[in-house]
Parts: sequence; C-alpha cells; structure tokens
Amino acid sequence: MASVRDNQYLDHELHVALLAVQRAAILTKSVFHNHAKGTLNKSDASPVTIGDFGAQALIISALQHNFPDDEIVAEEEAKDLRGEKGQEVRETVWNLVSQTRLENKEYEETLGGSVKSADAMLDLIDKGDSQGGGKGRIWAIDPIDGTKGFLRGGQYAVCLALMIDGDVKVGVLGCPNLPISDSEPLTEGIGKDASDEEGKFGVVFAAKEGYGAVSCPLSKRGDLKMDEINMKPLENVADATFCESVEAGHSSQGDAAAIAKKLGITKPSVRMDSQAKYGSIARGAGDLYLRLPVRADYVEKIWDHAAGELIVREAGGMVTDSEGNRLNFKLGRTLKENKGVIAAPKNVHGKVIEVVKEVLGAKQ
Ligand SMILES: Nc1ncnc2c1ncn2[C@@H]1O[C@H](COP(=O)(O)O)[C@@H](O)[C@H]1OP(=O)(O)O
Ligand SMILES: [Mg+2]
Ligand SMILES: [Mg+2]
Ligand SMILES: [Mg+2]
Repeated sequence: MASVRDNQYLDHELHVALLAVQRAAILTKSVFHNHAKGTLNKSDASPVTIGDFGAQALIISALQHNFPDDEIVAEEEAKDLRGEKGQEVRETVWNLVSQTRLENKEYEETLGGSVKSADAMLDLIDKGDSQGGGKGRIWAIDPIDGTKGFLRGGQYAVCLALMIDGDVKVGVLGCPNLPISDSEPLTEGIGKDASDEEGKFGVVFAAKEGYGAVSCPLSKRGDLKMDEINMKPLENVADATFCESVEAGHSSQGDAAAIAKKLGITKPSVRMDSQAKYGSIARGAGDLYLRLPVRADYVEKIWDHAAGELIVREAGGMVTDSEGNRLNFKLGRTLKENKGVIAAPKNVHGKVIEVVKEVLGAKQ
C-alpha cells in the first residue's frame, strides 16, 4: 500500500497539520504542568481553559498562513477574552501564545511564526466560526478534546482534520499523555514513558485518506519520525479490549457493559478521555471504541470525531454510528444524523452493531 509519506497529494496539508498540532501540544503541555488552568464555564456548562484558547489560536494562525482561503470549524470562540472582563485571561493566553514555538526554526517558519498581537490572536480564534457543510475545503479543530480529562490529569487530544466536500482527507491527533510507544498496553492515565525525554512527549497520530495511518512521538522540535500503525487483528470478538469515555454523561457505560457481556467480552473496559481512544485502537493498543448515547437530544460535534474516524479507518478499522451508518460530516458543525459511535476491526464490526442494536432496541 502507498504510505502517507510517499505521495504528494495533500502532503503540504498533512505536514502543516502535523507541525501545527505539535506546536499546540507544546502549549497545552506547558499549561498542564506550569499554570493554573484558567478554567471558565461555557454556556452549556462544559469547561474551557487557557490551553483550549491558546491551542486554537496557534493552529488557526498556521492554517491562515498556509491556506488563507480555507474555512475553519473550531470549537472555541474569543468572546470571553474580549473587553475589560476578559483582560486577565486574555493576557495569560497571549503570554502562552507569544512564547510557544517549535524549536526547529524551519518548521516554525512553515507555520508562519508568531502571532502579531493579542488582538490578532482574538481574531484568529474567531476565524473558527465556519458553519461547515459538504462543499469545499474545511478544517475542523478541537484544540483540547477531553478538557475534563486534561483538568483531571487524564488523556486529552489536540485534534485537526481537513475535509474536502465533506469527506475527511487528512486527520491528526496529538495525545501528549499517551505512551510514546505503540506497543504499550491501553492506558487510562499518563503512560510511563510519556514524560519529557530528549524533548519527546506523548504521541501524534495521523492519516491521509487512501494512504494509511502513522504515529510519531510528539517533540518540541517538531521532528516527524513516523511509523505505520494498524488495528490489531481480532479473530474472536470475545477476546476484545474495549474503551469508552471516563465521563458517564458522555457515553452510557451501562449499555456498553451489556453489549460487551452479550459479545462474550470478559476484559474490563478501559476508560479514557478524548479521541485518544481512536488513536489507541488504531495502533492496536485496544480493539473497540464504544460511544453510546446517554441523552436522545445530544448531537455529536464534527471536531470530536473527524480526525479519529479517519485514523481508525486508515489503520484498517470501521467506524459508524450505533445503527451502523457512516458518520456524515457534510451537515454542518454537528453530526446531526448520527447517534453514538462504534469503532471496531472490519471483520467484527457487523457483529458488534448487531448486538448494539439488540441492546439499545430492547430499551425502547
Ligand atoms: N452529553 C454528551 N454526550 C456525548 N458527548 C458529550 C456530551 N457532552 C459533552 N460531550 C463531548 O464529549 C467529548 C469528550 O468525550 P470523552 O468523554 O469521550 O472524552 C467532549 O468533546 C465533550 O464536548 P465538550 O467539548 O463540549 O465538553
Ligand atoms: Mg471535544
Ligand atoms: Mg475541546
Ligand atoms: Mg469542550
């Protein structure tokens, strides 16, 4: 199979995305270790931190420099950082954004270098307000996915995907708290080799449609030493390890347990925040990702799935909603046609969906 590294189609996009995610992950890691997180509550009561704002500003700055005509759908907005009320948080975020760079100067130049001013930073954050849809080039950004995990010291991911006419073509996930090595077992918390070592920390996963998936250690320089990753072969679904959200409010853990039992799965679930779940199964550290609706009225956001979905598919897996339909990224900022997410190796995906339908159907 052609690999992500030996084809020029969308290579610049993939390269910029990998560097932009690494730079943003340096910022989030520094917030994680050195700062009060500056947590605010959004109108839907979910948290946002200085790390979310800073990472979004840096990623959009890199995209605007390289692809000024592309649209961007990003999770956060700058409203709470503007005016007198926002001054304190704005200054903290600006400090972080103006100081964070890749150690490799050439890579930093590829990203367009520093943001010019605090005001420019706010405008960059607000450039992520595209309504999305099925036409043209649109980037989806979740600057910190799993903010609750980030605050708890668990897993989180810096997520970036490029969609063209509503199809995900490039996906990158930076997971600063996952083990660097693809052969480490599935982990809920910080991996034992995830700490700084020669400027390395955690892992970045990437995929380009049709060319496979790769992983590479995150590094302060932005180096890109990539290895191909693949889902682990799974002959018997009963032998699977499955992962699910830590937050019971995000995915029904009771339904997942009932589904696992019916599939004959005896290993306990691994609970992990964020799209680190997609990356982990894509590199064979686990087998299944079950995300089962808790509330009928919750609609998943495209930035919570675009990168991970492509990475799992390119590593040989299948990703659908709980009814077995592909995720539809063409409908705007949300996945309004899909409920839940089921990711599994291709050969067992049909069996898993059968059981998901039985268990969810029996509740109605
Ligand atoms: N009720 C919900 N059901 C499913 N996902 C949710 C719900 N509320 C928030 N989320 C989103 O789940 C994602 C984290 O998933 P996980 O628990 O698997 O790490 C976050 O992006 C979070 O969005 P938000 O960014 O608004 O907090
Ligand atoms: Mg998210
Ligand atoms: Mg987020
Ligand atoms: Mg959020």
